[in-house]
Amino acid sequence: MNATAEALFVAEPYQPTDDVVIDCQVDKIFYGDFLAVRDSTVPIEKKKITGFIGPSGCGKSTVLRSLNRMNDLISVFRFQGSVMYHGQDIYAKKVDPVVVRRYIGMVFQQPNPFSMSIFDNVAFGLRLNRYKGDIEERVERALQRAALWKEVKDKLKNSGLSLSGGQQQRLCIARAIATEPDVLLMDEPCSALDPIATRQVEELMLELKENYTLALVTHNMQQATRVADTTAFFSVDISQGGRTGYLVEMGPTRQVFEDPREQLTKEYISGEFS
Ligand SMILES: Nc1ncnc2c1ncn2[C@@H]1O[C@H](COP(=O)(O)OP(=O)(O)OP(=O)(O)O)[C@@H](O)[C@H]1O
Repeated sequence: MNATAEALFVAEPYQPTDDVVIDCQVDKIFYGDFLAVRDSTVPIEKKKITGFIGPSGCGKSTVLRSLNRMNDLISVFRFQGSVMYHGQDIYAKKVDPVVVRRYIGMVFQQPNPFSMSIFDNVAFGLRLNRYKGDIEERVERALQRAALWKEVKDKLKNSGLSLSGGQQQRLCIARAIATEPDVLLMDEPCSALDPIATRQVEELMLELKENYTLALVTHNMQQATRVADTTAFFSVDISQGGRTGYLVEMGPTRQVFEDPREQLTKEYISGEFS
């Protein structure tokens, strides 16, 4: 693709086959004057795993974090476009981002349990939301769903920090699902884990999609092929002198990996650039 063609490139819109929970239309995302991402339409389908792949700096995390207004915490962040969650614009003036994050939870790259007991870690969001029901029951259910209950049920008072890296990440997942969100955003959740813990978290993702809608940023293309139903491939446009991320193509994971529509996707998947 020559520079002019690349500058004009906008991906063919992906036609979702299932209900769309989050319909994300990025026109432009800025950090200060820096145009970080442009022209990307990313529908997130119900009870599926949508994987975001692409080279470093192409805006995967920026787009993911835009889906629950996590980037609002960055003062220079500016979003132009719309993110419709079940038809409601989460960037509308009247919308409270804290409430958005109650429905659209997040799991980060580094397991980040709070310095408190395993139980209190999971109960944290429930208490924050002044949950009036049976907290013990909800904590147990979240730990069960995060496939951690058997390993921790006899040491719930121990510090969350006493767990292994893989257990800590599953604890963070339990914390994220305790408040029963609808969508879980995962930003490279396995990058700090060893292969065994990675496998456990991947299996967990596949179980979780029975109840939740997931979006996953991953650097690991094998991981995308193992877990993602749909894959969005982003790249970096350097034709205007900057480094602006954009969606190159999105589709069913198999099609994107085995029969990509775009040459750039082909080259990335075959390892010709990273
Ligand atoms: N807080 C910030 N302030 C300024 N620029 C930022 C900020 N966060 C990200 N960026 C820039 O936005 C662009 C996209 O970054 P982002 O982290 O979304 O990319 P990524 O594809 O997730 O990268 P990686 O795979 O390396 O994590 C990059 O050029 C990055 O330097």
